[in-house]
Amino acid sequence: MRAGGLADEIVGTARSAETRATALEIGICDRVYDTAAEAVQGADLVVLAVPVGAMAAIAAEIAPHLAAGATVTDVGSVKQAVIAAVAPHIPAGVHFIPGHPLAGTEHSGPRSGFASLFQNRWWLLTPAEGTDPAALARLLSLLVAMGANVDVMDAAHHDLVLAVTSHTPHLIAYTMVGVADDLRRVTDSEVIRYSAAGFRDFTRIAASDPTMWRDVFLNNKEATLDILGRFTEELFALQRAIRLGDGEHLHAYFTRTRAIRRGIIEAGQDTAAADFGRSAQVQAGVKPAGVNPAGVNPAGEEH
Ligand SMILES: NC(=O)c1ccc[n+]([C@@H]2O[C@H](COP(=O)([O-])OP(=O)(O)OC[C@H]3O[C@@H](n4cnc5c(N)ncnc54)[C@H](O)[C@@H]3O)[C@@H](O)[C@H]2O)c1
Ligand SMILES: O=C(O)C(=O)C[C@]1(C(=O)O)C=C[C@@H](O)C=C1
Repeated sequence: MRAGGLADEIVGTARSAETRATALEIGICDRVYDTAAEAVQGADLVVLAVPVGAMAAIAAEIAPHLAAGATVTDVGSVKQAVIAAVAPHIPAGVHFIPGHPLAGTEHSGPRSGFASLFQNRWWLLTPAEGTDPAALARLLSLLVAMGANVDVMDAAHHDLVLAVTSHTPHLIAYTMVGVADDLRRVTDSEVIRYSAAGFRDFTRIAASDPTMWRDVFLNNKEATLDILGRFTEELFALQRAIRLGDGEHLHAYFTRTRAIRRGIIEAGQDTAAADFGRSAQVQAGVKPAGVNPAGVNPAGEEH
């Protein structure tokens, strides 16, 4: 938003004085406040960017201080639980439009943001029926101006799609790295020394924020358990094929999955969410000038 000149003023808050000072120092906020209650006063748009499990408390804190006509959105990775936590606190005359950018890294904190983070990435919105169309259009055009492709969908559908494309894969990465760590004790660090690219990718994902991901799994329980159940069934089928020497089964399975990967690349997608049907889609048409002036990642971190 800063790089595209999309907001007159950006005001922030965070729990620690260090985070607030960093936000000012690197110029992502014009002003910072010690509390969320102070930060939201007079704001046209309020973006809740805390772990899913912290959304309810923040919503309760800011509710009495929201300006009439303001829009509240969030970036939580789960939507039904966030709606249940936040919506009851939103006063009449304030628009609540839940959202989820499908963009991020394993890094946390203000230095991990970078201006091109949302460019050509999906940003899903899950507004309730009856949401003010003008408020929805306003938020949507802001996200498009930030370079995102916006899609509007039902919250339950979102949670199922993300259980497939993001939540269960993270759980599998966490597990695989845990297994390798157990093994490392036996093999005296060979697993780390000889880790190939596939395992390194798992370790990047498994380095993601523990609080964020604890909250994702606790708040998207049903969909994650559903997909995890299907995953273990398929895993057992592959395990059986290996035990029986059923090369045909393995080859057919890997051929099918290779076609899925190629399909994603041909469609130019970074995420597979779009394959699950959508009720509305707006391709990013506006590319704000001057985006990402400092390079892809000002923190110079791997992402
Ligand atoms: N990192 C990603 O890849 C990614 C992508 C899309 C959406 N999200 C979602 O965005 C949200 C924020 O994640 P992030 O990656 O920006 O994390 P972050 O760690 O960079 O920022 C989270 C902020 O919330 C604060 N916070 C944590 N617990 C709190 C509490 N109990 N009360 C008040 N503040 C609290 C932290 O101090 C921090 O300032 C999460 O809901 C996450 O699910 C993350
Ligand atoms: O690349 C990564 O580090 C991510 O995992 C980002 C990722 C994802 O699964 O795609 C993680 C969680 C979000 O809610 C959205 C994006």
